[in-house]
Amino acid sequence: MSEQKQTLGEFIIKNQSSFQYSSGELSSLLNSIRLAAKIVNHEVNKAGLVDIIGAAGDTNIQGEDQQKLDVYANDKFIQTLTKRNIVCGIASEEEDDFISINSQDKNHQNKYVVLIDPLDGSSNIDVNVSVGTIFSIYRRVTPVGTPVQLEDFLQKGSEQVAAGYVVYGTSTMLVYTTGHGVNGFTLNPAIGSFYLSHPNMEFPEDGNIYSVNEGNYIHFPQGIKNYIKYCQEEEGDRPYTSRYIGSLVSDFHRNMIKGGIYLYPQSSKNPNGKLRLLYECNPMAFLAEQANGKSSDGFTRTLDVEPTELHQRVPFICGSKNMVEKAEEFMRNAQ
Ligand SMILES: O=P(O)(O)OC[C@H]1O[C@](O)(COP(=O)(O)O)[C@@H](O)[C@@H]1O
Ligand SMILES: [Mg+2]
Ligand SMILES: [Mg+2]
Repeated sequence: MSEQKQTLGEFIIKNQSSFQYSSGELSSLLNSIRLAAKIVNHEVNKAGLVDIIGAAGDTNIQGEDQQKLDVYANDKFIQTLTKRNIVCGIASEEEDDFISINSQDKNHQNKYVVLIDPLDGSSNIDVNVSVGTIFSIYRRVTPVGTPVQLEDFLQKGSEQVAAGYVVYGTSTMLVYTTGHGVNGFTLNPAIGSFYLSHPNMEFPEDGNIYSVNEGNYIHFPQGIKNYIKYCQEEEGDRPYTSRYIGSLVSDFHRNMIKGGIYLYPQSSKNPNGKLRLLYECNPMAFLAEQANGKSSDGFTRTLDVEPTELHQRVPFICGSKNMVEKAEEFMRNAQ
């Protein structure tokens, strides 16, 4: 029974001592994210019944139509983190600019900034397909007690102190890392607690699932086209199976459990790809590497990419180590 398993709250406290700067602040921050996830989960689960599906009527800075659930999730995460006075700044897919959380107040000693994709897989909200939330946490680089700056957010992914996602699927899970492996917790809705259901999650080094929107095939770079053809050839353990949910979190989660590769490459339509470096690719790349997987833009390790803008996009290849290396080989050979 789940009650015998460790709860997320217990796990966070128990593992607090493994944090380099352990002061309890990161634990409280993770607990706030846990709370916000439960609040959003409650709304997601009854999406068809309440007025939470459909477009909100505005577009975000990426020019995308914001869905009502995008806005709801954004508000709930920002409110929960702000109310608990646990961070000095927040950046979100749904906010044009970063938000300073009374960081100019001398008494405000919080040292963490959070970057979030409040609702990932927005195109799946109305059709009852699993969606998610993604978060990434950094220590600020500017002095505590001074106004938070853009440079506190534009840090390389390798500087993350924690990252994770929530997947609102057949069950709701919160999966995260603080740089000591990846652990997954499943929400028991009857009790309202997350329980450690997937300790030490790891990508199999090899897999037979590839996830890419093949509708964009003709626009892909030759290297990616060659890799997709390789996945489809009758040879050895191929052809691989094509699975594409259209929610990054859900495709990543499945591939981490079963072995597989997710690709959102650049294309003639999206020269830098579609996914955002800071609150989609970096957190998933940190998780992937902590779970013995790999991630790059085809050439450069995602976590080594130097950020220049809050909402910048990058090509993204992520998953089982040997599969990502094979895709990178095709990219190099096609140069
Ligand atoms: O519909 P496409 O072009 O294949 O894009 C799907 C991808 O875009 C995303 O929906 C982008 O994320 P958001 O929904 O947070 O904007 C990913 O979750 C998903 O993998
Ligand atoms: Mg997203
Ligand atoms: Mg989103």
